[in-house]
Amino acid sequence: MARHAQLVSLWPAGARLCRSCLSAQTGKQAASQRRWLSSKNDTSKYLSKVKNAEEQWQAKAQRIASGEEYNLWDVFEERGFVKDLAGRKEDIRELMRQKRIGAYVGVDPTAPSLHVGHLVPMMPLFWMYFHGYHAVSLLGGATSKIGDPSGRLKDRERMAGSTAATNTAKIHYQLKKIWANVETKSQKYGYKKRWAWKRSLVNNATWWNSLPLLEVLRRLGAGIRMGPMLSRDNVKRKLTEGDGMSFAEFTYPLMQAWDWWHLFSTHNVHMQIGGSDQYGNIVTGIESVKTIRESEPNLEKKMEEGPLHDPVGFTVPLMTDSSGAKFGKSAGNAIWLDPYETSYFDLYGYFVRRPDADVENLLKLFTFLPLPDIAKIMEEQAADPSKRVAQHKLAQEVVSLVHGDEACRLAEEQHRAMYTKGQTMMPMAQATEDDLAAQDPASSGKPVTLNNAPRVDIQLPESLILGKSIARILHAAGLASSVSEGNRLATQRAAYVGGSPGQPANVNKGMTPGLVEFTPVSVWFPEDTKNFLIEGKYLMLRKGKHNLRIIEMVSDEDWKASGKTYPGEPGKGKVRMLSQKLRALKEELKQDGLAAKAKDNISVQDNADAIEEQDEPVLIFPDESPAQVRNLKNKISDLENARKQQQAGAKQD
Ligand SMILES: Nc1ncnc2c1ncn2[C@@H]1O[C@H](COP(=O)(O)OP(=O)(O)OP(=O)(O)O)[C@@H](O)[C@H]1O
Ligand SMILES: N[C@@H](Cc1ccc(O)cc1)C(=O)O
Repeated sequence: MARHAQLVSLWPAGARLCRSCLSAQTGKQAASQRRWLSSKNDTSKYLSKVKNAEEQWQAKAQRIASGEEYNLWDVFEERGFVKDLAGRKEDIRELMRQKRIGAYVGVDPTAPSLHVGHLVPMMPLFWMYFHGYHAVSLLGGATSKIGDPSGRLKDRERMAGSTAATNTAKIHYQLKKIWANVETKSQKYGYKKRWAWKRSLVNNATWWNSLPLLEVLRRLGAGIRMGPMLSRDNVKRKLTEGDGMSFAEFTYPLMQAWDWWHLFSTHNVHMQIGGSDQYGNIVTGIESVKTIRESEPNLEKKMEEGPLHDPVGFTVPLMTDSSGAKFGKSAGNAIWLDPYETSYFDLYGYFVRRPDADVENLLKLFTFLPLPDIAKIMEEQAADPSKRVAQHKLAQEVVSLVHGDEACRLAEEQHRAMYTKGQTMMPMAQATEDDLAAQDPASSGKPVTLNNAPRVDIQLPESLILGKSIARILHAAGLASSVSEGNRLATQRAAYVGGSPGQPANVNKGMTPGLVEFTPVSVWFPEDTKNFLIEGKYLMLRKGKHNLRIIEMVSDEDWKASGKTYPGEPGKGKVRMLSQKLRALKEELKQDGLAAKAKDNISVQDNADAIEEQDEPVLIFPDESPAQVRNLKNKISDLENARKQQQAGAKQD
């Protein structure tokens, strides 16, 4: 009855409708009513989930207080994650016990890849996720434009906008991939996923691009004193021993602090974690968050203060190389997490080579293995160090965390093959090519996932990017199996291009600085593709969630000189290449007196050439026909076999 009354009250006063309109109208009203009821239902379901999660948290806090359960902070200490504290230990323990806080680690995309050093502050973040806290990884799309001067005496080189954009996109996908593997690890180690588990990947350009300077100066700048800022060790050293400091660099810690404030005030992020070089920035962050909080002019919006409400942080030990230098981009000694920079095999090998004295600590830092399991592994290791049981376990855990289980299996297999007695040594480069090829979804027919996604950064020639249809570019970039498939993707808006969302191609304004944004590709004129180029040079295309290409446009001369080919390249189709090979073979065999055999193949070759003729004007590419390629390959192998037999016969004679 109440529902009926509500429906009636929605009628426009005095409306007169015919019978069919009336029933259609009643249907619409009923649908909107159902939507309203279901959204109300969803809201109450959501609220009851929140309430449940809070009750579970409080029950857990009780169990920690009574000693039935551990406090995650103690795990951090036991595993060696805690270098320096920004806050009192007891306050941090209590905060972690009582509140489902958020924690964050920031990375500036000043290189195209993450490296092994980045995993050190991220591991506690992963642990926090498994234990129900909100884990946030932050990409510094905005901060990377300024560059953190911490621990440096020399200025960083200015990064071009296009480099910032491509680095951001690459690291964004790396972080997504690692987070997906963290999910797998959580299951493996028995952390049962709960509704309240939360992880986020944010980019500080989202707020910095629209943050008024006045707001920062008024709320933060006014409360920060120059004296303490100038007396910070980093600043003093760079001013006196280094090459001076720009105003932008000087304000870097305040930018990082504002990030924290943003996350603190909007997502309850009370904790920041970083490498030990971040200690100064974290301490400045804590003071700044408090300053901004105090400057809130609206009394109703004022946030609470006190040990359970204040920001806290800690730093992790820096991972160094054998000379004691921090592993990182700047020192040029990084072990990269991009498999095209450091192959699965090399990443695996790096951890297998760790000295016996370090391996226990590394197992604690880089794996989720429980401490008793690590102790057992160390016993086995001590019994026969030559087997490097601990190092292999470490390598397996890291490679599977970074690249997934399949990559780990491949790396391990190659490693064992290489070092097992009697096996021939596999060259490094070969191992890299092979393990990536084995994972390639295009050749294996598997769906593209974050772990097997093909190489992100590729090059393509200018004449293609600026002169051909987007369908052809999608095909050339390996995102469409043919040009017609590329056309289908464009017409159905099923592929994406990096650029301002929702803009028509001819007025696209390009990427928002520091952000990874995609908009659906549509069928535009070839001359419109240039509007999507980042700094006139890079084109970002994506199909599905994980299949990304960052295409560097190179001149046609450079392309030619590189000797590379792309799918659908005129005159470079597989059929043409195979036909040429077949023709050459036949010539050779004719001379060798095997003309009859060669003659059998003529029809295939002619047919191939006929199709190849159509290469440019129509949208069918010769190498779209796998049957034809197969056929040609069979013919070639027949002829090659015939030649081998002939050569063998000649030898016997
Ligand atoms: N070798 C390392 N050991 C531990 N933590 C590290 C290491 N390298 C980087 N980190 C931490 O990872 C986070 C992100 O670092 P970021 O990428 O911004 O700089 P970086 O790799 O230190 O680069 P650069 O060498 O250019 O300063 C920071 O908290 C940093 O302290
Ligand atoms: N300053 C950090 C990266 C970072 C950037 C922004 C943040 O909010 C936090 C951390 C570093 O260079 O290592």
